[in-house]
Amino acid sequence: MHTIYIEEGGYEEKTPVITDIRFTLQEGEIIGLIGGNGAGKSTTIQAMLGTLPYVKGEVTLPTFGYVPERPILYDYYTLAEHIHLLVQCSAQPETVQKRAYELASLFKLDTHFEEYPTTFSKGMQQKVMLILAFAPRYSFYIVDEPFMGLDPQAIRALIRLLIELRDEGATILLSTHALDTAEKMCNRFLCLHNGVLIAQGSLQALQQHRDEPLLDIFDRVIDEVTYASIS
Ligand SMILES: Nc1ncnc2c1ncn2[C@@H]1O[C@H](COP(=O)(O)OP(=O)(O)OP(=O)(O)O)[C@@H](O)[C@H]1O
Repeated sequence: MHTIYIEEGGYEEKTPVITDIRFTLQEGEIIGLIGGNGAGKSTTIQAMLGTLPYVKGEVTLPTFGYVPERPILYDYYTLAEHIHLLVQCSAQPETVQKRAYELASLFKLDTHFEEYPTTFSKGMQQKVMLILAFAPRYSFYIVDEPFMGLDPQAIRALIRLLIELRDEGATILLSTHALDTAEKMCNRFLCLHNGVLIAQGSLQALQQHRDEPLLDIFDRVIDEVTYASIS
């Protein structure tokens, strides 16, 4: 289990955008990080990655796989060369290479190895990031908006992949606006609003016997904190 505590964090010390973010990460679970635009999801992830300019708190994590919100690709490397670079940096090159090629086949990129990912469509570029993040086996993954731009078959393949990794014991932090999908696959949720964690727990715990979908829960907890702050 890992405990994350971000007392405050942001892009400059005098104006923190996230405060008092505290949660645990358990083995074998998918945790949904949800919140509206500007709620602080990416900022929280950056604090965990160690790339946020200002962080006060405690964030210690094991080595992890990371799918960024926007693809990060090399201009002059083909897909095969991107995979080769990953394999070269790996402690288990043969296993990683085999799995990368299996994932390329799963995401239907196996006829594009000699092409340059910077010329790929948005969804294809996202698939490259998924291949590179999931080819090595980690105990922990941070996955930021992974469904964006993917076609329905790829979304289904990714959901199955994440569930399979979770069932093998991995911990996955999944930031997403796809609440219908998150509702079906996440064990717990972290609900962010205005840089604050306004609720967290399993779907059942957050529903409070109301049998609401996740979107309604989210609207309700925002109303509750808004009402509490003005009354
Ligand atoms: N590079 C930056 N410099 C200054 N402020 C930033 C920067 N990036 C984000 N912010 C601010 O931090 C706050 C939280 O933004 P963040 O990107 O974490 O939200 P988000 O929940 O990931 O939103 P979205 O769903 O739109 O991706 C917002 O007020 C945003 O304007």
